[in-house]
Amino acid sequence: MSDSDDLKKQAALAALDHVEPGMKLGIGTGSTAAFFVQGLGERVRGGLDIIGVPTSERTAKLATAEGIRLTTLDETPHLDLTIDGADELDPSLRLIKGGGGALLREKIVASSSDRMIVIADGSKLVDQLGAFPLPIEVNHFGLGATLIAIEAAARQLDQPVTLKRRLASDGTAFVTDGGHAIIDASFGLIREPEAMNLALAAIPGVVEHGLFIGIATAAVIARPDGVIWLHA
Ligand SMILES: O=C(CO)[C@H](O)[C@H](O)COP(=O)(O)O
Repeated sequence: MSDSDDLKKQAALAALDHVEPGMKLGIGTGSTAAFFVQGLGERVRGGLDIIGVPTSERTAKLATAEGIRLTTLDETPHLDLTIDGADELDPSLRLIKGGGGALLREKIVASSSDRMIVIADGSKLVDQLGAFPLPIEVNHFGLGATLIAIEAAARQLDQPVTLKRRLASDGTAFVTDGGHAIIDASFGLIREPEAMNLALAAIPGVVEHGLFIGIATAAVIARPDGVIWLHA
């Protein structure tokens, strides 16, 4: 296992200690979340009784293979805790998510939970968000107009921006679980994440974007010198 995978696993297992019998859990997406799913599966097979809502089809498959009982937000609209990774987080627990393209379901699930614990290796903790391009999930209809509106929003906030349509590994256009496209927006460091959050959310063709503000309640970050916790 690579050093970075080892840190991801350490963060995932530290968060696992906060899972209690009877909990309704949101289950994240990505390589760090996959370590959490593996650990959770082991505990479930050892008798832990929980139920989970997966944040992607990929996670649903993984969790099912681990023997984790799954439900939907339609059946279980209120969750106790969501555990998920992030592409970047700052010390105020503002996040960039969506590197794996699951940001819409991830935001819906985390927002339906009392608490969200972010699990990450130390490379994800930054002073200021934005080195990682912000994933923006957009409707296919009117895509050209939506791109122009995103550029206009960036100009208003005095942020430069380069937009790239995300491609899948086979070179075809990436399509999310919800059937939408992803635009990766490089703004450089985001000076005002709250203002960016509102500006992007106000664009009709934007289905959701990967800035998570006021959602995470804690983060467990594994670094070579040990595991640290941040709290909102
Ligand atoms: O937001 C996500 C998926 O949409 C992931 O949580 C994020 O991309 C981090 O992934 P990884 O743990 O593989 O670094």
